Amino acid sequence: MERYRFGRVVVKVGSNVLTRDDGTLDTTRMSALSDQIAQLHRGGVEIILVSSGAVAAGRSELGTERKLDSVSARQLFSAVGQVKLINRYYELMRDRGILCGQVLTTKESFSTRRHYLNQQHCMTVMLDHGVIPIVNENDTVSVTELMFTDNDELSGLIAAMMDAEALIILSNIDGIYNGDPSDPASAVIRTVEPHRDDLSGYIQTGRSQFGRGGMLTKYRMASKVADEGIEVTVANGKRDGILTDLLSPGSDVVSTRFVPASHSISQVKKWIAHSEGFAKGELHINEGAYEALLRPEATSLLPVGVCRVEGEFEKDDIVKIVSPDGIAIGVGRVACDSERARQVAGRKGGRPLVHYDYLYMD
Ligand SMILES: Nc1ncnc2c1ncn2[C@@H]1O[C@H](COP(=O)(O)OP(=O)(O)O)[C@@H](O)[C@H]1O
Ligand SMILES: N[C@@H](CCC(=O)OP(=O)(O)O)C(=O)O
Repeated sequence: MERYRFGRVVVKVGSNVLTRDDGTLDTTRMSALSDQIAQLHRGGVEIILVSSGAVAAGRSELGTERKLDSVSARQLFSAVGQVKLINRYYELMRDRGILCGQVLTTKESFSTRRHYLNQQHCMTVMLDHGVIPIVNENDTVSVTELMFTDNDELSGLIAAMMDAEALIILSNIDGIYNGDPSDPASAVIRTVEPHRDDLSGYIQTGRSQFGRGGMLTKYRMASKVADEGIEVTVANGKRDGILTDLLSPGSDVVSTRFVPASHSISQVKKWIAHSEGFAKGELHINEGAYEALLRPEATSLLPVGVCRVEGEFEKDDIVKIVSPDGIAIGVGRVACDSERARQVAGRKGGRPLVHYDYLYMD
């Protein structure tokens, strides 16, 4: 049996990888990816697949003759396209002797700890039974502000939630280039060290034909996830054997690899780290608390360090921590509701408003 570099990996496949130039579903590519997934599965690697492509698959099926607003189009295309996509995966994997199952999710399902744990349990039980979870956003109900930025964001959340050792983001490009990818003078940046390299200046804002988020969201998410101790690689999903090559020991395939931070953070902190979008309120802190929280030692946020409380929240909700100059510098799970927080803000003594174990600083 072949040995691979990791035991549990999240693989995200972008719409562009699964779509031909004419917009139709590239079933040859899906078949090639299924071959590799089956090989890795047999080699003992647990794989969670986050697959885009529902909207693109539905659009090519239905065509775009009637004028539709963007929300209706997304709902209609994804409703049809997701069935097509998952059916195809199901058949391809079954032909290779493995079972897959569908997990459709929404941003809301990550916002409360209970829903989060339910999802985690679902995917754990699937993996325990040798079933490959194929995850996508439920585009039929996630519209406008309820949407993830894109499936790159979703895949980062899933990697953190499932305690994966690695996240592989497959796009239609070899990695992140140090300039315009169409300029022959640009080259792929092979490794990104935590807290040392800032690549945002290199990234063009344009997106590829069928993608949603673009390279900038991939880069931001990848940096954050690597900081949580998970290796992230951006690679070309259209290259033959990409997954098996990337996961083989001593792999040197062209890609951008985000070196994971050497420390790993707790599961609950990983959830909190990805929860900024679900914050129900804000705790504005004073200079003393700001300095204390930036120190490397484990420090909780005490009532005395809070000068203003914004928003209405319940105990255990997620709140943003805002610096004296108005910048959100972290997120945490708050130990009391907003009414109580307002009563105790600025007072000496008392229990922390956000305990260190539930505090994540950017
Ligand atoms: N510096 C860069 N390096 C690589 N790709 C870049 C860069 N700047 C912008 N891009 C664009 O990002 C695209 C990939 O993002 P996206 O369209 O979201 O794909 P996906 O559908 O795989 O999520 C590439 O096709 C490329 O055009
Ligand atoms: N949930 C959408 C995917 C949206 C998305 O993030 O696409 P992409 O940027 O290609 O990964 C779909 O299945 O069409």
